[in-house]
Amino acid sequence: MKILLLGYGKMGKIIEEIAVSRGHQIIGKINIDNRAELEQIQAQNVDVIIEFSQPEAAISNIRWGLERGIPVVSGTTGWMEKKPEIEKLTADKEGTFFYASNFSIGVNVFFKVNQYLAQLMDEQSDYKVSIEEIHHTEKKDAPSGTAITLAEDIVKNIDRLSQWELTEEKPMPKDALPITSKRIDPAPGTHIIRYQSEIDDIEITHTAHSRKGFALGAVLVAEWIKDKKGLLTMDDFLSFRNF
Ligand SMILES: NC(=O)C1=CN([C@@H]2O[C@H](COP(=O)(O)OP(=O)(O)OC[C@H]3O[C@@H](n4cnc5c(N)ncnc54)[C@H](O)[C@@H]3O)[C@@H](O)[C@H]2O)C=CC1
Ligand SMILES: O=C(O)C1=N[C@H](C(=O)O)C[C@H](O)C1
Repeated sequence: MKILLLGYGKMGKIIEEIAVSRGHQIIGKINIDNRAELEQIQAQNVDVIIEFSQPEAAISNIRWGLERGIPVVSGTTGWMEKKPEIEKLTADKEGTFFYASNFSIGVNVFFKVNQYLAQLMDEQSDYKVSIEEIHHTEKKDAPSGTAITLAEDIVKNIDRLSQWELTEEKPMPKDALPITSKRIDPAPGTHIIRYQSEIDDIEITHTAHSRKGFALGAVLVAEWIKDKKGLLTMDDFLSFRNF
């Protein structure tokens, strides 16, 4: 497969390594300082774009691919308020767009455990729920995209909560799920869900030991998505049963 990398930072480099080891060809590595090279890329020479850049760049990168009929796999976080624009463009162009806040298989299993635990805890109002995420200090967005996915699933399943809020020493509304973001090197990504009561605590944690799981997930999705159309997610890719 011929892959164009939009964003060639920490993730782009590991994706390249894994893609090449699986027999794929990288036909371009685009960063903020060599974006002009995109002009030389012929759309017919690209099977799929893998996009891991930064929040301000994601929209124009994804647009570039969809407007040329190239399937786009994106993992960039921190731009979700603009996602409807990309969903519309995908529909208008009858294109292919795959987004995941986290491509690791382990985290996607963790998402399911989180949903199930939240359903069980809906009626247990003595427990206070909170999320903590820990990432390296170069991370640009907070909370992490993964923490937002976890929080949205908790809020959806627990009636006493109706929103999530970053804990920044401000008073927390009663119906808000607090998220604490910590930036500590070299943490590739840790997410902790806590239910705490006077009697006991329940805690579930996912700890990434490296970026390999995120990068491998993105390459596997790129292989899978090649002949598919529309808006696709990790649930489509993993075919999880509904709990
Ligand atoms: N969904 C997932 O599983 C994962 C998502 N991420 C997300 O992926 C993104 C990238 O993460 P890292 O590689 O760690 O960041 P990084 O900072 O190491 O790399 C980002 C790269 O994007 C490039 N870039 C900036 N503007 C650009 C533009 N207009 N066009 C093309 N490239 C541009 C920069 O030059 C930089 O090299 C972040 O949003 C991060 O949160 C990271 C890991 C896993
Ligand atoms: O920026 C990162 O590094 C990561 N970003 C993603 C996120 O925001 O959830 C996924 C992973 O946790 C690593």
